[in-house]
Amino acid sequence: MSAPLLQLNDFSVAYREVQALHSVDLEVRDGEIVTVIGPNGAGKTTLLCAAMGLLPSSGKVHLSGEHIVRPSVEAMVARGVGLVPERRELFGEMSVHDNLLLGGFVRWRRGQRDQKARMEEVFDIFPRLRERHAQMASTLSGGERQMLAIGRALMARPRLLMLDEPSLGLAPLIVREVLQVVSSLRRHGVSVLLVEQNARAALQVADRAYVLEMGAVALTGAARELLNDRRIIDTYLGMGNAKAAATAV
Ligand SMILES: Nc1ncnc2c1ncn2[C@@H]1O[C@H](COP(=O)(O)OP(=O)(O)OP(=O)(O)O)[C@@H](O)[C@H]1O
Repeated sequence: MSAPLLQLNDFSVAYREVQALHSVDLEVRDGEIVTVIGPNGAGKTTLLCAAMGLLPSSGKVHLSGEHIVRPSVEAMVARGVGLVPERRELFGEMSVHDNLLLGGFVRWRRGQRDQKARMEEVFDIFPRLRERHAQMASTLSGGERQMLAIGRALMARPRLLMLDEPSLGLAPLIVREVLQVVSSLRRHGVSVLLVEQNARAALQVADRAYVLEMGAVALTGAARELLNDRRIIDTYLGMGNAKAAATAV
């Protein structure tokens, strides 16, 4: 079997005296949608930021079997990893088109034709962005902004996309729409590491899941199985029963 796309071993992060992640082992294989769920403050955002090289960490990071000795944003981007942060961080006074172009900046050497082709692919994934290509990002709806943030990250042609709470602040129907697109990304050769507070929605689109509690992996397994796990139902899925939880998005 080939090496996982992303493999974290004994991965730990501290903010001065606060130990935010304790010896996490996690992997994402080619073509997988993997979700990390857990309560507020469990360390989910920290995990993504540190895996992206935005925060210092200890432990081992491998990408497709290559040991990344000192993870940095440059090293991760160069190896095909992208991050869509929780705040989306769009340029509000720029159009959808120009926000997308900025996302393709890391590939600028390949020229305009490559950018155009890539933008067409993003528009095929998010037809709404094609319709709104000339509109200012600040005037988009919440769901459209999230699509633009993901689309912008896709412009760099990542192999692995890390998404921090894409459902944040969105109405349930829009969450469904956005996560459906996320789950379709594997058809475009993109694997996903998805951090979510919306455990039910995340487990419905993911292949596998990790439950993070107080900075450590409390449970891991196939997403379908976790949807039916009594501890997950009681703690993260609210009232609904297992059958309702297992209904596909
Ligand atoms: N810059 C920082 N300085 C000190 N402590 C921090 C910092 N950022 C996060 N923490 C702490 O690290 C722990 C993990 O935070 P993190 O934001 O990663 O959790 P989370 O699971 O993403 O939470 P949420 O779902 O609320 O976004 C928390 O105890 C938090 O208070």
